[in-house]
Amino acid sequence: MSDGSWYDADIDHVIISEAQIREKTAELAKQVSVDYASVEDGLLLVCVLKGAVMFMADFARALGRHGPSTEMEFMAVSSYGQGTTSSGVVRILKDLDRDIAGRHVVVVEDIVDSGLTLSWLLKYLESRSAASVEVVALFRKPDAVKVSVPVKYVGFDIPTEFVVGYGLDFGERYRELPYVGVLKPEVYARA
Ligand SMILES: O=P(O)(O)OC[C@H]1O[C@H](OP(=O)(O)OP(=O)(O)O)[C@H](O)[C@@H]1O
Ligand SMILES: Nc1nc2[nH]cnc2c(=O)[nH]1
Ligand SMILES: [Mg+2]
Repeated sequence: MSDGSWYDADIDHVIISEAQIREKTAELAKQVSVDYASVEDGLLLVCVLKGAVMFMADFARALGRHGPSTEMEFMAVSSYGQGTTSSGVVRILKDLDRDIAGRHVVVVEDIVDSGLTLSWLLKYLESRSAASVEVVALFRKPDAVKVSVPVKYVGFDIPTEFVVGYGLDFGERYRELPYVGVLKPEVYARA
């Protein structure tokens, strides 16, 4: 946090640094590339907007160094709205543009917290007859293990705290932070 960016003043502490994210993303891409090396028609990456936007961009580029080839699809779903707890209702704000039947799909997600978003999404994608569906999630919180969401590739297990940065927002802000951190209490008091 020494570069003096405007947002550093709102951050209480950093949980995962920019360098750690970069390193882990390369590692995850390597694993996925090995596991899907024999897929003939390439991988279909499904990014869960908006939170996963940064991870999708970096993960896809890292995967591009190894293969297999990828195509990108974007879905937007939301269950947190403006707050810090899940509403329990997953809403599709933007659906897939294409048919995914017979395709090998990897869902690219930023965080698995309650697991609600993913468990809903996996059922949805399976109902669209993908050949296979796996998940790569950069962050996972302990509550996620209480619901049965199979996440094959996990970057970091982090504590049960509301975090922002690297795509993750509070009231739509802080997504552009290059690291992931916890906001100071006064930021919530101000909101
Ligand atoms: O495991 P869960 O408890 O369901 O939480 C995880 C989801 O919450 C966030 O999305 P959010 O609903 O905030 O939408 P956003 O990505 O547009 O910010 C995050 O990006 C995940 O998709
Ligand atoms: N910004 C943000 N969104 C979330 N969605 C689920 N958990 C979180 C979190 O810790 N931070
Ligand atoms: Mg959000």
